[in-house]
Amino acid sequence: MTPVIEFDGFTKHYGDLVAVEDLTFSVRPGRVVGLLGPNGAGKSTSLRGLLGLLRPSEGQATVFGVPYGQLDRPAQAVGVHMDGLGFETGITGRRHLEICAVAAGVPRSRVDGVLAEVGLADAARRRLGKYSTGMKQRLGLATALIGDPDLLVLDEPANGLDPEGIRWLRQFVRSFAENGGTVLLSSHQLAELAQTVDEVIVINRRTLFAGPLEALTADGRSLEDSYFDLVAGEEPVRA
Ligand SMILES: Nc1ncnc2c1ncn2[C@@H]1O[C@H](COP(=O)(O)OP(=O)(O)OP(=O)(O)O)[C@@H](O)[C@H]1O
Repeated sequence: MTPVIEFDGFTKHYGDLVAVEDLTFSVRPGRVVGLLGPNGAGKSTSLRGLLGLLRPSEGQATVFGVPYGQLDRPAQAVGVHMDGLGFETGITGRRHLEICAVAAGVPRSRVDGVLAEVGLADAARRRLGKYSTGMKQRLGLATALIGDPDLLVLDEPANGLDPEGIRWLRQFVRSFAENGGTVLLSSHQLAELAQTVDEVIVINRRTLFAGPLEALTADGRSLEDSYFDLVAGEEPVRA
């Protein structure tokens, strides 16, 4: 079976800085996978490489067996929510999603569905400049969902969410996977992640661990304890 995501020797240099080195792991359908690592470990670089936003120096990253740029209908295969993609603050949430629907090649009627899915139906007519951080996170998720994708790639989706929002996000992600979808998400919130993911990838420029959550939480250990053991003594790598 073709993995939903495959990193194979993925390496990215920025000048003499090795941001990511020989990243190798794959993700099967229906799994929720957490991508963890300290600041500067290369999580965003890896996700950007997966989404064709940067070219690897060596190796490759594929989605559904091909580089992202070769997907026939990318928005209907992969939904993306990353910090820094930005919103136009002068338009309403509904307008933003209508524009995304057109760009994704899906009917505008999908907009009401995703607004309801992320709990923003009541805020649909508000301008994005008035949205709270949590509402922007929900809108980012709605944007990712507009094409009804099979894979969600979410960079720090819980940032800025209140406890109710975090619980909602966890339930949303779990139910997305129970319905056959696959989720790759990065996060620094280890306790929350331990309640959400099936598998964990820990990186610090290179892969420190890739496997089931249970392997890191056996014998009553917390994900946090195992994470700190993995990253302890890790040094920045220079080319
Ligand atoms: N465009 C770039 N040019 C040069 N160096 C970069 C560039 N983007 C990232 N880097 C460097 O690559 C390394 C990995 O950065 P990256 O943003 O991928 O890490 P991260 O794990 O996402 O970090 P954080 O948890 O802080 O978001 C860092 O040393 C960063 O300074």
